[in-house]
Amino acid sequence: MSYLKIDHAGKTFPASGGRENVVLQDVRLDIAKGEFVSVIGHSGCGKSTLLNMIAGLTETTSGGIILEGREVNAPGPDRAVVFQNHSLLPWLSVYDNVKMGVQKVFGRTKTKAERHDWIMQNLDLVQMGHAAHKRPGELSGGMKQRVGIARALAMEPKLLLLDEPFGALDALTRAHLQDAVMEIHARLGNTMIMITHDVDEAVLLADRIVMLTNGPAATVGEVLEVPLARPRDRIRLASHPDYVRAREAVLRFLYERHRFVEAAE
Ligand SMILES: Nc1ncnc2c1ncn2[C@@H]1O[C@H](COP(=O)(O)OP(=O)(O)OP(=O)(O)O)[C@@H](O)[C@H]1O
Repeated sequence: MSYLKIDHAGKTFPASGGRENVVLQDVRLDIAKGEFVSVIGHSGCGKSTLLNMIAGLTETTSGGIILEGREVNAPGPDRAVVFQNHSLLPWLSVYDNVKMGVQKVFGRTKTKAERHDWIMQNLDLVQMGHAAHKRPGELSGGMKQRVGIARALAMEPKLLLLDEPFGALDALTRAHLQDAVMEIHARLGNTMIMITHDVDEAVLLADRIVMLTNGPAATVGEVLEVPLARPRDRIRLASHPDYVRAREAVLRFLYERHRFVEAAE
C-alpha cells in the first residue's frame, strides 16, 4: 500500500454558459513515505488544483486522494501547504504566526514550555530564530518564505505541500532556500510534493518528477526517476551525466507538449 495514493483523481469546474472545464482527468500516482516529488507542467495545466486536492482545499470531482489508507476530503494539519506568496498574518509576529499552527496541533499534547521550544526549534531550522519578534512586513521575501516553511514544519505534517514556494524570489535566495529544503528533507525525512516551473529545481530536489500533460483534461504524462545520490551539490551536479540526462528528459517533455499545443491551435 502506498503512503499517498492519487487514485484516478479528476477535477471539473463549472464554466460560463453551463459548460464544464475539465481541468484534471484520471490522475494516478503512488507516493512513498519520505519521497520528494516535483510536479511540473505548463502554466494553467492544473498543478495547483492537484496540490489543492491533496491538501483537501479543493474537492475531487472523480476518484480520490488516499493518505495512509484514509480518504482526504477536507483540509487538515497532517497536510501543510506553503504557497508562492507567503500567507503569514501581517499583524502577528513571526513567533506568533508559527505559534498559531503549533497551538492547533500540540495545544493538548505539549506543555507551554515545550511548545515554546518547539516553535524556536522550527524557526532555528530555517535560520529565522533571530527574527522571532519581527512582523512579516519587516522581512524580505526569502525570509517570509522561510517562516512559511517553519510554520508548516512545526505542525509536523505527514505531507509538506509546496506550491511554487520560491517562484517570486531572486536566483540566489532561491538557491539558498532550495538547499534549506534539501537539508530539512534529509534531516526529517518528510514526504514532500513541490510544484515548480523550474526544470533545474525539479531535478535538483526530487526523487521523482511528475510531468503533467497540457490541459484541458490534464493527466500524468511521464514520471521520471532522478537517480542522483544525496546530499546533492548544485555545482558538482551541473555537469553530472545523470543530471544532464534528467534535465533533458524534462525539457523534451515540456517542449514537445508545447509544440503540440501550438500545432493544435
Ligand atoms: N476555483 C476555480 N474555479 C474555476 N476554475 C478554476 C479554479 N481554480 C482553477 N481553475 C482553472 O483550472 C485550471 C488550472 O489552474 P491551476 O491554477 O491548477 O493551474 P497551474 O498549472 O497551477 O497554473 P500555473 O502554473 O499558471 O500556476 C485553469 O484553467 C484555471 O482557470
